[in-house]
Amino acid sequence: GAQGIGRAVVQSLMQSRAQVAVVDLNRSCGDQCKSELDSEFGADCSIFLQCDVTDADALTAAFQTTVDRFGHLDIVINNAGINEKNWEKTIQVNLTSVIKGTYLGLEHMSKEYGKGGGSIINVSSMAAFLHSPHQPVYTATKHGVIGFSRAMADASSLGGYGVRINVLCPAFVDTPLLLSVEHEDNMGKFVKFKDDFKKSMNHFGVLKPSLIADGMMMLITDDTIHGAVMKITCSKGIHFHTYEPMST
Ligand SMILES: NC(=O)C1=CN([C@@H]2O[C@H](COP(=O)(O)OP(=O)(O)OC[C@H]3O[C@@H](n4cnc5c(N)ncnc54)[C@H](O)[C@@H]3O)[C@@H](O)[C@H]2O)C=CC1
Ligand SMILES: CCCCCC(=O)/C=C/C=C\C/C=C\C/C=C\CCCC(=O)O
Repeated sequence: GAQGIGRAVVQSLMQSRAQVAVVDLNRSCGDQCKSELDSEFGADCSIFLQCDVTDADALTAAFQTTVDRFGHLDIVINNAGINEKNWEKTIQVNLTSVIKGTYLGLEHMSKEYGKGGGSIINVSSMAAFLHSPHQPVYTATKHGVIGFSRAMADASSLGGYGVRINVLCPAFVDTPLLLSVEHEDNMGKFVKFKDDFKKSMNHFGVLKPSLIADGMMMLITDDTIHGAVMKITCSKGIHFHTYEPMST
């Protein structure tokens, strides 16, 4: 992502000397991000790929271009997310593309395909734990991201893929997405519940994108974390959701 949480994560990755492909639909935002990165880190360390993640062929090509440019892939972050009136589009961006991005990540990193392993982080939301009447379909997609990622993490363990798969669930973060709650174009008829959403935001507080990047870096660098669901909130900071063990 070229803005919001994605932009903060790119900054942290590049400060840690990673080479990064920034994939985003928004060309002007991507060009601005790339020019900032070039000034700070040099032109060879990043590429911007304009791509709609719901276009499966374009996403496949973006992965291939990244591997062609940097030689291999170690980390995939499926971060694109929207909340909009068109609920089917919301599912395509927030869930279907996360699944596609995970499969493409596995094709390029899994030992199953003779690759060297890696790390995939799928971005969900605290909306998966504390739902809001303001965003039913968004909430459903964020539940879906958790279920899919946890099951894929088990598949990776059992299949010996060598790829860690984790989920990151931020509470409210100060990004352009948060401004969309005010707009009927984004929210459709649920915009009338915006006061409920804003009340919740005032109650729980709003996080800075840099804290989400810190959590992301923890998931990337700690190779003992696999199949985990990280939550980031104002009251508890970075912490992990605990699940009941499955009965046998
Ligand atoms: N901001 C918040 O309060 C929270 C955000 N999240 C999640 O974090 C992720 C990032 O969100 P933010 O940075 O806040 O949003 P943002 O709107 O600031 O950034 C999202 C980026 O995704 C890009 N994008 C949207 N649709 C796309 C598509 N079809 N193809 C490619 N790129 C596309 C946008 O151009 C934008 O640059 C999302 O998955 C969101 O659901 C989770 C919890 C809280
Ligand atoms: C318009 C869409 C923007 C949506 C961004 C998003 O995903 C926000 C969701 C945030 C949270 C869901 C609702 C409430 C939970 C917030 C914090 C809980 C903290 C609990 C605690 O322990 O303090």
